[in-house]
Amino acid sequence: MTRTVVRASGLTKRYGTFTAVDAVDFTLEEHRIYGLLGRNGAGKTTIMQMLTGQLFPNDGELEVFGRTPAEHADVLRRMCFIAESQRYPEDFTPAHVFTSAPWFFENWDAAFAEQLMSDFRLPVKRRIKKLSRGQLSAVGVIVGLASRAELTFFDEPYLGLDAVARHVFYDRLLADYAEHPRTIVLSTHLIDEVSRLLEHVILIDQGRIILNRDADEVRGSATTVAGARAAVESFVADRAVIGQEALGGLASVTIDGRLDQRDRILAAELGLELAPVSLQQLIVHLTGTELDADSTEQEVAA
Ligand SMILES: Nc1ncnc2c1ncn2[C@@H]1O[C@H](COP(=O)(O)OP(=O)(O)OP(=O)(O)O)[C@@H](O)[C@H]1O
Repeated sequence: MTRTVVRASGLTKRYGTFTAVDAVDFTLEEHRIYGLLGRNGAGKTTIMQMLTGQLFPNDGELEVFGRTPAEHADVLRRMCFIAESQRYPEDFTPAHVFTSAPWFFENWDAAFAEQLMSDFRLPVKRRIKKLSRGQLSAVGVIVGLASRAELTFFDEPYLGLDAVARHVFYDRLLADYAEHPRTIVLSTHLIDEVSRLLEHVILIDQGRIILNRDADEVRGSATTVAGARAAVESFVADRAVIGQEALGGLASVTIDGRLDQRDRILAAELGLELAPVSLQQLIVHLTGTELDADSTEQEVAA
């Protein structure tokens, strides 16, 4: 039986009169990889900060390993949070960070950390303040992986990491997770890149959860139908439309829900093209039409 690691109910965080996280309910189960996704300012970091005891909720119930995180040091010791711009003491080198890590993380694997330093080609004796942006991110990624914490949060961990380094991260994460299952929460804008890693998706928009589903169910849960405008309109007439574009006599409409064999035959008869919608495209449809900067870069690069 799977164990519930996090239980949040009506969880709310306000900054003055602004509600950053608005009465969200969710659970995180053990041994799963979650994607905590959403546009800039959606509330992802705020949620992770409440889960890791760095922020107090204004309202709602929150249990991590069965307890309130902010009040229990033993709960905090079972977690690792890697922030987007992780800070370290001024004069530290990466070697200092990795030597002190076992004090904070009881499952720390020094040999694995050593391997990762070489994979990321990290100059471990160089002062942290002299490292490049990507090298600094690599330090955080190594701590997050080698800590093997039961509950690990990566909050947009790879600012500045190049494509090769990001794929090293994904590969090592998957391989190590297979050998040492734990609960991992990944918050990122590079959704297509991490899509294959995710087992469950929680999508936040303006402080609320708008999708909380198994990643396999989400993948292929929407389809884009393209072709002659009149044919597309007749095909989608009774379906849930989540996005549409039209150009002259042509139209492309994204619909929610799976298509069965009869739908596919009908589409073929109408001369329509059907294409599965990627996780990233679906999220763009669900949270608005504007892409944020990272997604745009990725689409342009693809
Ligand atoms: N200390 C604060 N005071 C006031 N508002 C804040 C504070 N911290 C965060 N916010 C606001 O709360 C909202 C949620 O912020 P949060 O950092 O959780 O978003 P996010 O989903 O992690 O965004 P991003 O993807 O850009 O990192 C934002 O609108 C942000 O401006």
